[in-house]
Amino acid sequence: MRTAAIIVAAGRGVRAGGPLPKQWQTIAGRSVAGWTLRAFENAPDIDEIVLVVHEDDMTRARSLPEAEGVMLVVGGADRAASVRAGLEALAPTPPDRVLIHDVARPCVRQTLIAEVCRALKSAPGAAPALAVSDALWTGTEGFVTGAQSRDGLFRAQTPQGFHYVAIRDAHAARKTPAADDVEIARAAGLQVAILPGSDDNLKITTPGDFVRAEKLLAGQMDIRLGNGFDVHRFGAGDHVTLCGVQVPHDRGLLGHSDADVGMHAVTDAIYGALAMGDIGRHFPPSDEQWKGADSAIFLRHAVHLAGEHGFAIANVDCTLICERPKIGPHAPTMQTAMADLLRIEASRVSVKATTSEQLGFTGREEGIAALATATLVKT
Ligand SMILES: Nc1ccn([C@@H]2O[C@H](COP(=O)(O)OP(=O)(O)OP(=O)(O)O)[C@@H](O)[C@H]2O)c(=O)n1
Ligand SMILES: C[C@](O)(CO)[C@H](O)COP(=O)(O)O
Repeated sequence: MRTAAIIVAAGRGVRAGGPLPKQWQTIAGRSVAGWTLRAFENAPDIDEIVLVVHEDDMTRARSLPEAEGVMLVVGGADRAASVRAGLEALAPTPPDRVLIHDVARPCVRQTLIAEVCRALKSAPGAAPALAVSDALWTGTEGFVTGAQSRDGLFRAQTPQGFHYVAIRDAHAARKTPAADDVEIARAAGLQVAILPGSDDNLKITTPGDFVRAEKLLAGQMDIRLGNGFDVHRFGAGDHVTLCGVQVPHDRGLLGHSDADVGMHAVTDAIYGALAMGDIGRHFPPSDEQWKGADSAIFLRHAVHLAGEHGFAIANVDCTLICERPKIGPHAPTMQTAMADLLRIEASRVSVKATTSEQLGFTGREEGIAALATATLVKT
């Protein structure tokens, strides 16, 4: 049983407004199209995905990170024409079943996709819908002119699932416009099962819908927070290296590497957010090759690991704790140096300092301590 998903995204999003068609606008850190694709990519029942886009949007679609491995197809003048383009693109290796979904419904849940697939085992078509719960009126010129029974009325949603050959033939036979694929399937004589839809599976249609969708999707964001703490003891020397910057001082910091206590704390914060140990695990102090090493090697490794696991570094905050040297004059240079290594804008990096009021080992100027936090977001 092979199941394909066709995501129609060739509309212009006129009613939603904004600088770009709604599917390319960002909500909760990801484009609307990205969220929708991700839902289907994570669905175990879906074997392949076709994204139908407007010809003007092809370049944008190609650069979408979530579109990797997705077949891109140019859509048509209306929704039905776009669906047909998607169905035709699947024709050379026809799947058994196909789920057709609006890109503008990015909050679709895995469970709903699974339920549509399951229902197709016993029906040629199945789609989610919500029974109308409000009273229905007719009206003209701002006044109610009558009431209408809500019995047996449903608000249609997507994904709408069908046996592939049946819906392909139904679309090929259709000559008049249709609101959705269920209408086209029914006109061709297919039986379509109604499945319970979800209020959360809203279609972004007007500007206010972005706010609701953003609230729902923010809950699906994978955000990780990590902390790091490090201490290095003072010894002989004429400078200390802190957050990648050499600061003149009447002593140096002792350590197996270059003893950049700030960079170590930030590195550990990233490892911590990934739940992947600490510097000692990745660069054991017992290993001679790291003696006197530039700590940038450690930080670059943590940054690479984050990227490899699909995380972007959202921000980093590092506090250096010492009486001397004074950090303030060097903090902007440290911020830039760290931002370069972290490959993020400087505005996402904070380097600050505090004394410990001459208390404890930092107060007695026996060493420098640093603590850091890092926020990582799954992209
Ligand atoms: N020629 C079209 C028109 C619509 N759609 C898609 O069909 C879905 C439902 O359409 P709608 O919400 O009406 O989107 P738009 O047509 O973009 O919106 P508007 O009518 O406000 O311009 C959307 O995912 C839209 O991208 C499509 O693929 N091809
Ligand atoms: C298919 C659909 O999402 C069902 O509710 C809807 O008909 C498509 O949106 P449109 O606004 O009617 O184009």
